[in-house]
Amino acid sequence: MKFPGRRQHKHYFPVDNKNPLTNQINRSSRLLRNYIVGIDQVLVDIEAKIDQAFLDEFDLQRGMSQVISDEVTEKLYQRLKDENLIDYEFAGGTIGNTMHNYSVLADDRSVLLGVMSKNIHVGDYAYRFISNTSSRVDLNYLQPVDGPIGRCFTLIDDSGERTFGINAGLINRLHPDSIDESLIAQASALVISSYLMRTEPGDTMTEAAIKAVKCANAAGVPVVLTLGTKHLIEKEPEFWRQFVKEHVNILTMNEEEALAITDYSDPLQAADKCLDWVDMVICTAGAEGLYMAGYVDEQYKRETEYALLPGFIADFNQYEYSRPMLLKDCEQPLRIYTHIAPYMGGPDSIKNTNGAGDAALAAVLHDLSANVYHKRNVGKSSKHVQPALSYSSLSQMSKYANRASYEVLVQHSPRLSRGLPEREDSLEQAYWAI
Ligand SMILES: Nc1ncnc2c1ncn2[C@@H]1O[C@H](COP(=O)(O)OP(=O)(O)OP(=O)(O)O)[C@@H](O)[C@H]1O
Ligand SMILES: Nc1nc2c(ncn2[C@@H]2O[C@H](CO)[C@@H](O)[C@H]2O)c(=O)[nH]1
Repeated sequence: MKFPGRRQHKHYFPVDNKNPLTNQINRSSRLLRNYIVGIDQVLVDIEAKIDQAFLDEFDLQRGMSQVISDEVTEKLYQRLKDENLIDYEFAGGTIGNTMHNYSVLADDRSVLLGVMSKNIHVGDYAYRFISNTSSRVDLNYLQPVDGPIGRCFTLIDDSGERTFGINAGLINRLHPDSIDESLIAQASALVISSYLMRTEPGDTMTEAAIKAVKCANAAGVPVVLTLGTKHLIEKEPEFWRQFVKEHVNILTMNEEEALAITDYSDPLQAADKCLDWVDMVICTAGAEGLYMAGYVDEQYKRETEYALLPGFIADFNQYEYSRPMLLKDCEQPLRIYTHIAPYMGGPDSIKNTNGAGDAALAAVLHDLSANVYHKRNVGKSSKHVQPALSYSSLSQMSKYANRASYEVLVQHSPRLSRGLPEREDSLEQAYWAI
């Protein structure tokens, strides 16, 4: 496991330190490893540049993810082919991307649950998915199916906004029997998306996801939900509020999804509202950057060294240097918030925003998982007197998340091809402090 966020820290792995008496590395103890699990609809993104007229022609709503029939798929695919509009075909899926990016950032294991075609041929979509996924993502638990995985037409307009058309194939046939309960119970987090509930009669994905969630809840494994697309939430906001309240610890969304679930358009106010239901919130807000919110016990709160920020909650970032905790672990819970503007003011030119939110979540998961890793291996560290959810402060995690998003904005694929640099040439060392 690499160190998360700020990439130099003398305390992270004292287990690797040389013994001062012998000047040798203590090799007697093996490091205990940990992993995270994600469930997804296994999809390949087919990316093309289009305009509004194209979206209108196929009755697609800009910025949304929508399921399309086989008939529309054939017509759409033919049009893209005939006009030579396809730029890339690359592994996708919101949780698939998150697991891949987590594994690249952490240089460590994640497990992806979903379906995979039984018969794979060189060059087909299943082949492409596997070959575009980090070898650190464990695909051994995928359930074989007799047919194709899904295709996600990722249609990018001039502003970089993406619209998704999903041709489902057999992506929703993951069966509850394929959910290994002990795999979930020993994970550092279970990551799911609201897309898993968008199924047709006969599909078993929702049931499988619910089984995994209940298992994680019972084992005290944090459940992380990403809201996916505002459409889904708008249809049944009350269902989602209840679901989140009952089953979810960490909620991640963009400002539109935040509006759909809370009725608040201000991302800070929405994040605050979500704290009524969950332990921690990540709300990305495009060019406005990123907000995070959580809880800390009074005795562990830490004051920021940055200027206090105005907003729906006055001085809302006052305790952003605190490490967030589960609400149940706080004797005197205090709500903490942070905001960060896009890294370096955002890139000069955005290739496309597809997956920027997934990358932010991957960075936060890295920090959470690093905390578990550190606790398992250096349990007596003063770091763990506080039963925190993450290794770093809310403020530090938001910087890291933002940095990871930036990397996705300046490339075409939603998946990182390499980890982040150890040192940022462009930044003062102080940027990463705390
Ligand atoms: N136009 C922009 N300018 C600068 N930074 C941006 C812009 N759009 C996105 N970002 C950065 O990317 C992060 C995530 O963006 P966004 O809110 O678009 O995620 P998202 O809608 O969840 O993405 P996706 O669902 O495709 O993963 C933001 O917090 C910000 O750091
Ligand atoms: N699992 C899943 N991923 C989706 C869906 N629609 C879009 N995405 C993915 O979202 C990613 C960007 O967040 C893209 O790479 C898409 O593959 C969907 O319905 N289900």
